[in-house]
Amino acid sequence: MLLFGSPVSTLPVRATEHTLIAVKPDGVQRRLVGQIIHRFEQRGFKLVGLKMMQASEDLLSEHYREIVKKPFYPLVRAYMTAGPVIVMVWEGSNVVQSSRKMVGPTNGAEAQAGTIRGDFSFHVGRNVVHASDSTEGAQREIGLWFQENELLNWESCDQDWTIEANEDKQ
Ligand SMILES: Nc1ncnc2c1ncn2[C@@H]1O[C@H](COP(=O)(O)OP(=O)(O)OP(=O)(O)O)[C@@H](O)[C@H]1O
Repeated sequence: MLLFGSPVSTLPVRATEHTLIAVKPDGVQRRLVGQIIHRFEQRGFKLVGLKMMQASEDLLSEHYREIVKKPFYPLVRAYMTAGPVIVMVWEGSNVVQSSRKMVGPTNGAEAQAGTIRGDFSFHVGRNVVHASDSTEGAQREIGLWFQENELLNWESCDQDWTIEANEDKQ
């Protein structure tokens, strides 16, 4: 019986993508890192890179090169360099677009409950997370924040650490 009308095999198969997610200094200071990671794990995406770092002004102006000339950019620079950030690379089908939906609109005041910004932010200048906005942007940002050898290739990890219910009794 087909509950939803079409067999699973007709679902579109998308190539695996990567995206850059960052927990901004306010998210780190407010101890939201675990909850944010949990949402991406729960959705089924794979974490392939993670580190905590203090963003330099140069790295940040390269990362935000599209807004660096905007009048509010000095506020963004002060905010993003005020403390450490957690940067992560997540892998999965359609992860770029899905992550943007999970994060919600830029201004937390306009973000729906259930999105990360909708649940944890109400101010555009303290919006807790960053998510790449396109696959090309993601590739560029991942290259800025990570060295290639800092990213895990899950396919080369053939060890299955799942413990079966009766295994741990041995
Ligand atoms: N008017 C503003 N005043 C203060 N900060 C702003 C303003 N507009 C944007 N920002 C900050 O600059 C960041 C980058 O803006 P952008 O327009 O690229 O939004 P975004 O793509 O939703 O955010 P991000 O790139 O951080 O995921 C925003 O996340 C926000 O922190």
